[in-house]
Amino acid sequence: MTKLSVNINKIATLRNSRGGNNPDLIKVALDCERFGSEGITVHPRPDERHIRYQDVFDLKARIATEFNIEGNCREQKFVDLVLANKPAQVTLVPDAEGQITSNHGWDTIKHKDYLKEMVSIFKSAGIRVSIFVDPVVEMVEAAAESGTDRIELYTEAYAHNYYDNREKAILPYIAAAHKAHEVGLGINAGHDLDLHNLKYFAESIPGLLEVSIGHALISDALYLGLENTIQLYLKQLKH
Ligand SMILES: CC(=O)[C@@H](O)[C@H](O)COP(=O)(O)O
Ligand SMILES: NCC(=O)COP(=O)(O)O
Repeated sequence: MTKLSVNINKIATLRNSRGGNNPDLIKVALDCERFGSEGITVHPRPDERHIRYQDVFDLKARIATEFNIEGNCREQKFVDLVLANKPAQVTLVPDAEGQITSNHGWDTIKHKDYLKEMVSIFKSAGIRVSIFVDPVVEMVEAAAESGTDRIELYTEAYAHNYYDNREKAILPYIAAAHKAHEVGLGINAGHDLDLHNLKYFAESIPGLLEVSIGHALISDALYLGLENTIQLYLKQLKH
């Protein structure tokens, strides 16, 4: 069964827009868990425009489900933050400076030695590691050589092409998933997954362990309510 990890970056964006503590990020995380979320994801960025470094400590102290911290391990501050908090999982994302959001996976061939070193640092601290990759068989194959436990398939292209031709859009993800199984990697996925495209993705990718979803889920919650929305997303993952 695929686990749903709710990404709460957007809750922090809303909170920060007024400088106070409304909405309360910790309360929302605990409510997400109460409403059925099987994990909480955050993606602290160096400018702390949404998740602040202190939020990570506060969340770690309170949440009970799997904590997934995503981010750029080239930032020493990020590495220190993850090691100090020891989440269930760290997801390594190759963010460039000033990016609005994540827009590409790692080149695991070019950065193989570097990733090997980073994976070893996090795994030695008892943290499961996932590497964010595009759905490219060669990238999955090289990711395995870094010693990572999992990959997170970057699903923006799938989401973008879903309405045009979903059978075609899913093909690179199926190939990447088969390669991941062959080389012994667990599979996560995320970015732009939503209530429309999630079910077909989850049904098509064998052994999908986790999806992390933020932007669409929080947007849906404005209309449908957080509890109802989380239940609807969970329903898409049951097949
Ligand atoms: C790695 C990934 O796809 C998500 O973590 C995404 O980058 C969310 O980050 P933002 O909320 O800053 O867009
Ligand atoms: N890893 C993907 C994630 O956490 C959320 O991405 P999005 O749903 O905000 O696009």
